[in-house]
Amino acid sequence: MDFADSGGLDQDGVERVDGEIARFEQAAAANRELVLRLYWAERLRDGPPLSVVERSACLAGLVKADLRRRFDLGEAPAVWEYLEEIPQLREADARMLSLVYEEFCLREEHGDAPDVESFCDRYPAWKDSLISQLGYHRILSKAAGLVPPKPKFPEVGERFEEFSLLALIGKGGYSRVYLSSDRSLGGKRVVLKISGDRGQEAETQGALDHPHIVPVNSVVYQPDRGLRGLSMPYRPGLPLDDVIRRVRRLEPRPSSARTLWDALVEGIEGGDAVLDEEFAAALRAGPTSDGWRGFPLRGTFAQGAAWIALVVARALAYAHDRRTYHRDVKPGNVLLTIQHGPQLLDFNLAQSPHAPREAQSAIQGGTLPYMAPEQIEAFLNPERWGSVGASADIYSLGLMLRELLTGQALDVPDSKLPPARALRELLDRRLVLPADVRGHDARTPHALEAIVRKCLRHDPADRYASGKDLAEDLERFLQRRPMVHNANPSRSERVRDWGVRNRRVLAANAFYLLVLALLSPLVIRQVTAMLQPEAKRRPEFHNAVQMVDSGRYPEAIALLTNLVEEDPAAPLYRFYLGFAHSEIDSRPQTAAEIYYSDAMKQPGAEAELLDWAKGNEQLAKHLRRLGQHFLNETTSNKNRGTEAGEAAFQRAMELSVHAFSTAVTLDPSSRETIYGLATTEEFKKNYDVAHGLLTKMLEKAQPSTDPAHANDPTRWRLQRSRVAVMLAKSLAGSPDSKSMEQSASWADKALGDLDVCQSSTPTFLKPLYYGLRTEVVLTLGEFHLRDGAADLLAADCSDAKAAMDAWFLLTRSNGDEIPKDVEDRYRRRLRILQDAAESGPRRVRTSAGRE
Ligand SMILES: Nc1ncnc2c1ncn2[C@@H]1O[C@H](COP(=O)(O)OP(=O)(O)OP(=O)(O)O)[C@@H](O)[C@H]1O
Repeated sequence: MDFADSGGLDQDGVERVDGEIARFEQAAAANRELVLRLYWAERLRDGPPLSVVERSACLAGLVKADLRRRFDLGEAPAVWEYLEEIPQLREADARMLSLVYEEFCLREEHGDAPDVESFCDRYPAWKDSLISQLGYHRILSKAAGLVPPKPKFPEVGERFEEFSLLALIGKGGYSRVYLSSDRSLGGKRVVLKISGDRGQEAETQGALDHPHIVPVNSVVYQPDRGLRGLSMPYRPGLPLDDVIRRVRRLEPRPSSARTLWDALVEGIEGGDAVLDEEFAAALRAGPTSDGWRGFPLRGTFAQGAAWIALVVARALAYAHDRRTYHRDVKPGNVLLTIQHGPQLLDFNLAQSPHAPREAQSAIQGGTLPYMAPEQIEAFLNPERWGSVGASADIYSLGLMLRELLTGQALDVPDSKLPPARALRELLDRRLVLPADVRGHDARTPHALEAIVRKCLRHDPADRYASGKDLAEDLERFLQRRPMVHNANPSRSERVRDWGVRNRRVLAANAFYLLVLALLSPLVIRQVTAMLQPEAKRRPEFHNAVQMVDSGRYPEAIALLTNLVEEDPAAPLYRFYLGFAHSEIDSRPQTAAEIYYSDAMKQPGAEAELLDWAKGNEQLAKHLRRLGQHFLNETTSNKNRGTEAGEAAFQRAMELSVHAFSTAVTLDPSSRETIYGLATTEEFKKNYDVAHGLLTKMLEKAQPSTDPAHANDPTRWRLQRSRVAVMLAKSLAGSPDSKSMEQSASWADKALGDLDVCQSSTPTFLKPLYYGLRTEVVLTLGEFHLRDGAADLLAADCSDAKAAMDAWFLLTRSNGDEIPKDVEDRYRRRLRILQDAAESGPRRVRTSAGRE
């Protein structure tokens, strides 16, 4: 059984349900006429009892198995038919989406690809979620190379309004790109991109006018076929993903920028691109046209790659200035053209203020391997789409540059995983910075790796603010000048760049330099040393680091304070001052906080810190302890009601997340660090991120022989249950049906975790356990009340009552207080449910309009 269906079940439950499904499949294999409705009724009557959660998981699993079986038999059943025949299926509300989605996939697999809109209309209660799920479907299909459903496209040779379709030159998931002749322009050769008439591509791309964005000439429609054609100038070339593959075939470790051009030429000559004499001549002439201006043909491969990224960054800068965000930047959407250089394509998913209102939220998507963390999160929580802006494009461009430099795209999760799980797994992977460019090829300059790193920061606020800033640093990298928004962590590279920039000065003064060098090698060393302003060259700093590492904090502070006075811009001194202060200082607005946040404000701070980490195994530990220190600050903050208190809370929280996540980057296997990060994410109300982190820890958890850690997995599981129920509650506030469904599924998961902990929770954690159980069961009860599930509601009431009594009793017997208003509030919630259960729950309308 898959993850989506296992929500709320413990391992035993999963096994029981799997066993039930296997038995059904056997019975169905022996009897093709088997009717699920009858089988289920018999199973309930004669089989061993199932828990509430198991029962709904089991029924959903059987329906799924039956759907598959009947499709194989040539039937085409629909989920709504099952709903009518087996009303209990409604109890499996949280699993309905997965079932309906299964039906969609089966129809598609059996050659009956339904029209998404009318298919979703058949399931009004789940329509919103379904549309979004089919969004995942499209993305996952793309990522897995599957062929998604397509409209019926015209054939080559046909006419499409005033265009004659001459040849097919590109295929996407939802479109076909044809070389065409435009009769209204005297047969001029153009490109016509035909797709289903959805989204805002025409308006968005049409409003942009940039030399590296393919312009739109005109748009034509065929409403009866639901098709739209976008006419664009023909710019023959090769998509960058193809070029990247060819580069590595030509040279596994490319050294020259020329290889990029050679790969393009090879691809065009070996392909079936239609080239008239003008293009053929341009191909022979090499990268000399305007579109290739600045391409470092004689430069290194890294410079060539940086130049392509620079051109795309400039195109994005232009779009970002107009509040247009591409949202699908990837090598496949950059066309390396013969005459116009790199061209950014495919604004099919872009978000733009130029599109008409109704089209603005039409298509939300992206391509899995290239999506920024916030874009992945938006699929899990649609409210986050608003945060998918310029920084998400920067992230994707960072991944594209990384792929150019390494020849490898990032892996995506197994395409067989259910979409939500695949997205969550991908999100987890994004916590570890994938900026390991020099690990693939140590010839890549440090500066360029630092640029990739900054693009790929997890927090959008830590990335380049816009395409403009990124372009500025890339340009400076190519000119061997110091970057403005980032720093090159390599001293020797900086010295070399300085030398190259000042070659003339050096040449003019070669004689004097030679004399100086002969006189004293020391002088040369001094000159070189003057070019390296950072802490690494100071013996005092190395001493101070040793002091911090060995716990001599006051001595370290004295030494580091002097160093900061001498060089206030050097971030490493401040980081270490932060570490040392955090160990001895516990005042609310601590020196640690001031030093750490000041350190981060220095340009290039992060790159220096990461560079310094290479020889310093202790650094991850210091960062973790500092993260913990900030976390303690937030938990002990007594002034949260006030404005200043709240600001202090937020500040410490941000610093904590930053310190923990940098520590995770340096040491991804430290459970203590991941746990700290999960706690801060929970504080920040990023419950789904916290849930992902805790899941990761639980997956890796080993039984510990150390009694101090024996209860760790139970504590983590309880915490995971808490964040799941918090998420359920936060989503329950939202009126749309998709959020409600997600909410119920999170509450189910929370309950599943509690079920697992039932027997393993040690006495001292029991009050926490029962407190959580009370909350979870009441929350579930509220769903069941809403959905009119009377028997479930009655079970919830008795579970909640037992848990609540145990909670209050155990807490008091431990000598702790439960405030009166808290107790009253819980009792009130329970009473409402009990009253409803006794009088038979009213059938209340859900937000989705279900009865
Ligand atoms: N103006 C053009 N000139 C030459 N070739 C083009 C042009 N536009 C597109 N192409 C070719 O068509 C391919 C697909 O184009 P594009 O990425 O816009 O569509 P798609 O992948 O079908 O998009 P979608 O993701 O919207 O379905 C390109 O990779 C390129 O090879």
